[in-house]
Amino acid sequence: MHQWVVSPGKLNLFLYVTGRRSDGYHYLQTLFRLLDYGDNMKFFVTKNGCIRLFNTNNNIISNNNLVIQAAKLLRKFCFRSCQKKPGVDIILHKKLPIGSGLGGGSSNAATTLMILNQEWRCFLEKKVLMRLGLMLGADIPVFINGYSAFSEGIGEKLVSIFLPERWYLIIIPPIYINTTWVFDVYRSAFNYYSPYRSVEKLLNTPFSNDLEPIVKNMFPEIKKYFFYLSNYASARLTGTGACIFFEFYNRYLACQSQKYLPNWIKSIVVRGIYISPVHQILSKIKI
Ligand SMILES: C[C@@](CO)(OP(=O)(O)O)[C@H](O)COP(=O)(O)OP(=O)(O)OC[C@H]1O[C@@H](n2ccc(N)nc2=O)[C@H](O)[C@@H]1O
Ligand SMILES: Nc1ncnc2c1ncn2[C@@H]1O[C@H](COP(=O)(O)OP(=O)(O)O)[C@@H](O)[C@H]1O
Repeated sequence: MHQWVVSPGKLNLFLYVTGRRSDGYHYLQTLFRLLDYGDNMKFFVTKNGCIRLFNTNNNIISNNNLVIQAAKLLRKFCFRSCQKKPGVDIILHKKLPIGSGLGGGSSNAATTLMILNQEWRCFLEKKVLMRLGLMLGADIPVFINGYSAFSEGIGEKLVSIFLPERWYLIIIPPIYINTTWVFDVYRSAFNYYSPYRSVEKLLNTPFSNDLEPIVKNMFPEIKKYFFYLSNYASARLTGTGACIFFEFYNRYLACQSQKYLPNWIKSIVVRGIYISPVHQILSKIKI
């Protein structure tokens, strides 16, 4: 796969925490919207048996990078008993801010599993890849499933949902938020779970994010952003943050609103999509 693949970001259009599993993970009901904006990745299969990551624009290369973990997991699963193991050189050009709630790391891991499943001729079914992905992170299955979706469980129960075309103005505060911290505080300081509701009910209720008040409390800087943005329109946090987004009917309206933002606020305008660009590429390739 010598062409660039877009590893898309996501937004959580709503997110409700409905309980907690015995292993500490929380049950969520969330609406994932995939985005036409993401990181760029390239994959070069090699015969030297090495799994290597080259990062073009920041320093997140390390052995615990989700990209390396995903490649190693797939290889272990498919080539455990083979003497000669395939290798790969992966180039990653990050555009999605890290620890932002846009799901970049999870998306990169999902893209790696999907592309290498094909390039290494593993031919695992999607549901098997999703199970492997879930071993690395709760947000990975939605990217492997490849559609904007309503999700339950910890992220593994997915129902694809076709949503009308919308554009998003995403504000990027310069803050890194660790998902584990947010859930730790949620558990210890906020003894409340949302009631479990049907997807129909949730889609017809004003959307919100249960983690937003926690994140505002933990990060006064985020609270300041919300306070400032309240002059514009109603904004929501995606996932555990730090990004904040507004929804618009078209690109023009999103860009007009972006123009009113002061220079110190970093932002992007992106389109919500139904099918992941990775799936679109894979469906065009004949093996
Ligand atoms: C909550 C979401 C919403 O999309 O937040 P973002 O990270 O995207 O902001 C995600 O499900 C995050 O998914 P992901 O980032 O893959 O999380 P993981 O690596 O699996 O988990 C990191 C940590 O978050 C907590 N965690 C995560 C997901 C979940 N449903 N319950 C949890 O309690 C656990 O403490 C876990 O150890
Ligand atoms: N390829 C990757 N891209 C981004 N983050 C990664 C990657 N691999 C591992 N990580 C780690 O995953 C964590 C979550 O990053 P990210 O997916 O960007 O956040 P979020 O889920 O909030 O959008 C960070 O601690 C980061 O260091």
